[in-house]
Amino acid sequence: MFEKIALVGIGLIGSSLARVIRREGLARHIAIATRSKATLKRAEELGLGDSYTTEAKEAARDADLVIISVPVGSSGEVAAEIAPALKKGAILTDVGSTKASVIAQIEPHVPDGVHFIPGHPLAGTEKSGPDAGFADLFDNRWCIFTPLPGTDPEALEKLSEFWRRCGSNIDTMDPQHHDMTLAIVSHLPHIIAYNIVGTADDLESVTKTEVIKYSASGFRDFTRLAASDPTMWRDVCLHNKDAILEMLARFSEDLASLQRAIRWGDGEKLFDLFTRTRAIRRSIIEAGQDIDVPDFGRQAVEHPGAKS
Ligand SMILES: NC(=O)C1=CN([C@@H]2O[C@H](COP(=O)(O)OP(=O)(O)OC[C@H]3O[C@@H](n4cnc5c(N)ncnc54)[C@H](O)[C@@H]3O)[C@@H](O)[C@H]2O)C=CC1
Ligand SMILES: O=C(O)C(=O)Cc1ccc(O)cc1
Repeated sequence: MFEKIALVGIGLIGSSLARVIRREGLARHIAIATRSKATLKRAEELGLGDSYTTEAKEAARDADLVIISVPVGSSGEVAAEIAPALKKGAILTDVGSTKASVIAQIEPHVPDGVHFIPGHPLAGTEKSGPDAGFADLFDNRWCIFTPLPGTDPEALEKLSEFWRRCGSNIDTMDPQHHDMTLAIVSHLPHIIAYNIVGTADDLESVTKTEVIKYSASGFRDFTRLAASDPTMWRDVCLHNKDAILEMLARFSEDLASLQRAIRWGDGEKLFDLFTRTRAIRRSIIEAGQDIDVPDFGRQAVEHPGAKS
């Protein structure tokens, strides 16, 4: 599909892309750039690309497709660095979990003639780094684009076809709607997980050993999310601040209402809520959208491509 694809950032997402690009033969040359020498060395040991550099600009030079896969707070500095090297007609995209802030950071640096199309694959795990990636990560998952007004339809179709060949289904929406939607379905669950595990860790009446020894599977599910990369999630919180604060306000109100129902023994209210939420879970399963995440973890370890 492309002569040269440049991957800037080679962690969970960048390395999964490298693996699926190779498997599907989507580029003749995969150029890998990352800031840290140790990560770059590891990417080379894993054989993820065809060329390796710590200079993002070098990787981006002559590339037909450049994919920025770094924590969202670093999007602007990466865009500024690669901008002078981008060739006319190239497609520039990203995979960031927030969109309005990423657009604000990248757009000012995009040279005329370069097609900037913001994107977000809704696929991931709690793991990070080049060892964590696997080629199947994007299989049957959504990739959302938030195109800017005036986006070239041909470039959008080419990038859509690329993601389809990576296994994904495509949707488009405006960045504000993306950020609001993701705040409730992805960002809040992580924040709640960080909070509940932090609360358990701070308890004086229950020891850390007891938390570990007796953790029920519900708590364990939270610890998986709470093990997610601190830099990535710090950046998500800081760069989707308004939407997250709005959703947290709603969440706190609803939590207070639940608290009141428990205090006053309002069993009917509790039963009604728990019945409504069970239906949501069933709809997700019926839509084929449930994912056995522990399997994801195992795949990351067992996937032969990850070590080859
Ligand atoms: N982890 C997940 O489940 C998902 C993450 N995302 C988004 O994908 C992006 C990447 O996340 P992961 O791959 O999980 O992170 P990661 O921590 O596994 O990898 C990040 C990579 O970026 C590199 N990097 C950091 N700053 C850099 C800079 N200034 N210049 C060049 N390289 C730099 C790091 O060395 C590393 O290779 C983030 O924006 C995140 O929001 C999107 C979907 C899922
Ligand atoms: O590990 C999980 O359960 C995730 O939810 C992964 C994830 C994290 C961030 C994203 O923007 C998209 C997916």
